[in-house]
Amino acid sequence: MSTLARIALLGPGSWGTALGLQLCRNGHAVRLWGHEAAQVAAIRRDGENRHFLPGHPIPAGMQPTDSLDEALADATDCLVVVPSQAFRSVARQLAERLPSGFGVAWATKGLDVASGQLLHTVAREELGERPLAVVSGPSFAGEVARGLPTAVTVASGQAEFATRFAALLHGQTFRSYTSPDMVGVEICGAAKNVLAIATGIADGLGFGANTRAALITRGLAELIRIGTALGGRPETFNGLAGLGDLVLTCTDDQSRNRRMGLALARGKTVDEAKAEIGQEVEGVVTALAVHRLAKRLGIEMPISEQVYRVLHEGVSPAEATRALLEREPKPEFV
Ligand SMILES: NC(=O)c1ccc[n+]([C@@H]2O[C@H](COP(=O)([O-])OP(=O)(O)OC[C@H]3O[C@@H](n4cnc5c(N)ncnc54)[C@H](O)[C@@H]3O)[C@@H](O)[C@H]2O)c1
Ligand SMILES: O=P(O)(O)OC[C@H](O)CO
Repeated sequence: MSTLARIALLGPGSWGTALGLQLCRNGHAVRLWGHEAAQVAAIRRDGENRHFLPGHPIPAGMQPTDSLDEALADATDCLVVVPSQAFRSVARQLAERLPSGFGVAWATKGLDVASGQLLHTVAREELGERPLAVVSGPSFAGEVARGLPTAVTVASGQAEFATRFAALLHGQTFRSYTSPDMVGVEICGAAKNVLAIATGIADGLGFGANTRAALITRGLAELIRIGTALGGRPETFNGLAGLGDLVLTCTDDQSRNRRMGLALARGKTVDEAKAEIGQEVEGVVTALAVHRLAKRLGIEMPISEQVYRVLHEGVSPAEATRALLEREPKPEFV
């Protein structure tokens, strides 16, 4: 275990809270910052995060606060776990407060939809030169909270910083690997959410195991195409952040993205499905960002494209399926 740390953990959603529990298990002190005073007050009052991660008592080592200054006071480390669309504004708030050289890690999965940028590019723009790292991989918050064995990867351009964060999180039931490939890890974490919506739709429409396996495999091919074009390393796509997280989210109903697909197949609108799920569904906005990015890069991503059309152009799941199936035969590997 690394030397005990004081971690400012920004974002008291399900993943932020679960990572906080893991850090506390390792003996670290966590200040859990939320931007909504009422949410923070409810966590304090209930002694658990009843809305986002019910059934897991907040340990003494985790202090919720709605003051970012308080969260950062005396912090040795900073971990951001807000949704992707809040990432830039949180990074901006950090830039005003953190001394130069203070490293920032995040466990957010997604792209900045306004710019189409990967989050480490946003972080670099807002926070300047300093150690940066991203935590990603197949990891449902509920399972991490319950202490079920989980493995993630921590990617950073600075090996020492990746090692530091991996050590903070690493424990008996939580393995953290390190990687130098922020690009590959980030694009995988973002794009798999879109593909999980696709498998949710397929399963919701009553298609079988063959369809699901085909979507995962051809989805991985899409992920590799866009990831390689952006400069990701080939091995990343077969790793925890790539294939690992793709399989997890495409096959298990704990995934909110998969549940979004299931709800759409039942005839729900995107807004109705979001309300039903009641939490962030990153794949919705990521589908738009991936659509724009693929267009700009000239990359073919037929499954992701149909998910985009269902979510943002009002195409029905049945029509989107038809469009996919009507494509001309082609070589599997180009
Ligand atoms: N839940 C999981 O199992 C899981 C696992 C791995 C990665 N992630 C990723 O972690 C990120 C957060 O997801 P989550 O599951 O915790 O979401 P969530 O819906 O459970 O919670 C989101 C949290 O972000 C806060 N937030 C929203 N807008 C904000 C803003 N502008 N400024 C500050 N805070 C804001 C909300 O108040 C809430 O506490 C996402 O990118 C998600 O893909 C989630
Ligand atoms: O519930 P989802 O679909 O946002 O997935 C959560 C995590 O990203 C799984 O690794």
